[in-house]
Amino acid sequence: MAGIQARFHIDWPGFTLDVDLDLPARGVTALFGHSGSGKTTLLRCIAGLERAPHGQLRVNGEVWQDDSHWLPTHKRPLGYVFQEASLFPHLTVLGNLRYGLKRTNAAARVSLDQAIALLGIAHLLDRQPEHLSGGERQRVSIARALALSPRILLMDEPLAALDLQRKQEILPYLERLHSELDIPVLYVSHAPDEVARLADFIVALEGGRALACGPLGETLARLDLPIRLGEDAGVVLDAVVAERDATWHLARVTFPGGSLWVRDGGHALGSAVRVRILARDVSVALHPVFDTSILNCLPATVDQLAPDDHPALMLLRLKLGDSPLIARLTHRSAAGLGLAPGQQVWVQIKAVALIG
Ligand SMILES: Nc1ncnc2c1ncn2[C@@H]1O[C@H](COP(=O)(O)OP(=O)(O)OP(=O)(O)O)[C@@H](O)[C@H]1O
Repeated sequence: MAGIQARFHIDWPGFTLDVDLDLPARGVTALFGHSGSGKTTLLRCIAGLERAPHGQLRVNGEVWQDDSHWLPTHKRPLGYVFQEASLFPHLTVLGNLRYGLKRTNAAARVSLDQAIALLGIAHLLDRQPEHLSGGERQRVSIARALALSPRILLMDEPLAALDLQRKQEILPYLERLHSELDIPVLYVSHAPDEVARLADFIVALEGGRALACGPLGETLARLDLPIRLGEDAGVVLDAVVAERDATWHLARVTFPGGSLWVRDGGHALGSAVRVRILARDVSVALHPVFDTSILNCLPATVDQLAPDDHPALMLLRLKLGDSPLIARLTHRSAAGLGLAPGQQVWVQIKAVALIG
């Protein structure tokens, strides 16, 4: 069976991990949740650094753990990238990349050269780690993990130790991981913007349990998650750049069910991009409103209503054609408009972030 099947139960005083997950065979799966929700513990179970009694782990059909098997960490073909890059200071970048290569098999899936190209570090090979920026060091760490031809790449908040500028520098390289690697990447993060940008699949953890597990777009559009995401509640849509308006520095992106004007990010026509629309930036009207400063006004259908975490507020899921959208409204507004499932409305979208 392809993909990762992971079932773990650990009881510690004050914390229980209890998960039964079926994760995709490729692409980036974000393990997302607040501090203490169990993200690192789950990653450590997969790496074999934590032993959950009666746990089960299969990676692309291979048993790494069940009642009769236990593959020790050093025998698990995995790459592990930590918050802080831990390079050997006495070796050059190339020396660091080559370290440990002898234990990989000949059928290397990601060769050293590919890893160097993917992370854009060819010009750094002769440098010592102390002469690299934090972002460069982390790119070398990721390349080193990939050079070992892992069957799975585990990344534990690889950007957490970097400042904003370094994060921006490394994100484009991480984006490539979900399009260019054919192994699964498990990516621990508690930053919703990082998850929106990098993940294909998401596991939302809370108190050691998986609150939600599914493809990014549809999982973020569930109404039981936003209540926990607070200000970060919103959807991510996969779109294509259809038109560029040089006069106003705008681009029109299309997605199943409509199109939106966004700030031109310099993408070529036809490029695949992601757009993120936060629930707080969506408002609803019964009629189209075009004499406003808001550029994007689209027809939509009310799908579902749900309470929010403040008694004044509610969440509304809408459909823009086949694509979901979430709006955060007051109960008073919703009652005033008489909103109900199936109703045709117009949505105004105050801000759209182009994230890919
Ligand atoms: N060896 C251990 N023994 C007992 N409790 C532990 C052990 N390791 C971690 N914990 C507890 O398990 C819980 C989950 O920790 P974990 O590090 O997995 O969370 P996390 O979601 O990765 O958090 P963060 O985002 O802060 O890294 C925490 O309450 C932690 O204190």
